[in-house]
Amino acid sequence: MSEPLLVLDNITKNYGAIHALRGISFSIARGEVVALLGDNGAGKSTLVKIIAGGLEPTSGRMLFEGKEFLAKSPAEAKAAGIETVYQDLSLCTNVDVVANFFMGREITRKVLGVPVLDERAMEAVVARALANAGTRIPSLRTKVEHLSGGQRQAIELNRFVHWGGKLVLLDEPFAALGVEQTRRGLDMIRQVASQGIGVVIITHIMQQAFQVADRIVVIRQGVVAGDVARNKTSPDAVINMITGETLAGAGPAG
Ligand SMILES: Nc1ncnc2c1ncn2[C@@H]1O[C@H](COP(=O)(O)OP(=O)(O)OP(=O)(O)O)[C@@H](O)[C@H]1O
Repeated sequence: MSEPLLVLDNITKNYGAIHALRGISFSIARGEVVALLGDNGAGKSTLVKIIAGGLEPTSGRMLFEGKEFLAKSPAEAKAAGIETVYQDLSLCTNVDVVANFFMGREITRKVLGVPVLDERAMEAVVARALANAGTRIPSLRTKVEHLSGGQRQAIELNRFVHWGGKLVLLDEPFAALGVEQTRRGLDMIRQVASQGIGVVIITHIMQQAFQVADRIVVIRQGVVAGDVARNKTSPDAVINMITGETLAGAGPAG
């Protein structure tokens, strides 16, 4: 088996006297979708923030592509290929799709020795990226504020893939989306994973976890209460892991 993309090794996090994470260990393979489930306050967001450089763990190690790595900031995580797509989206709504796609990485050309934005070249890159992913946006010159939540999410994911992202973290990505947009979002996650990218998705909706994930990891009171292949478990068994009810064969695995 190839080396995991990410290994979490005994990660703990205390907020003062609160032990939010009490020794979390599991790994994520390239191209794998892991659904992170757990009750309110179980520690899911804390863990995702630590992975993405937004929070320092109290103790523990992380290996990314085989090397010890703990990002000190979201920018450092992003530079390494780890990025979070949050519920409140990180796009700039007052500029268009192309500008958002390139934000800080614009293509320029020289006119009389002066660098100017090469809008046509950038538009072509975005058009190709979106077409490859099967994402349809009415116009690449539309300001993001006029796009739906689903379209915005699609742009963010496309952008992440285009710039060489390796591990994407999604915290309740469909909370504000309708049924059809959610279905497209789930398809897109599978498509992203099929390119070898690791995906961690936090969701409270069991059906979504079973639709999209290869593996389900349950966090309960800061520990891993279950780590199972999606096709080797059932929603009932996972609910038992979340709540702490015992069920034959539903203990931690892997
Ligand atoms: N900044 C903070 N300061 C103090 N305690 C915190 C802080 N953030 C989270 N906690 C506590 O840490 C524990 C884990 O919280 P976390 O937000 O990670 O859980 P969660 O599983 O993401 O919950 P939810 O599903 O409700 O978002 C909870 O007891 C929470 O109250």
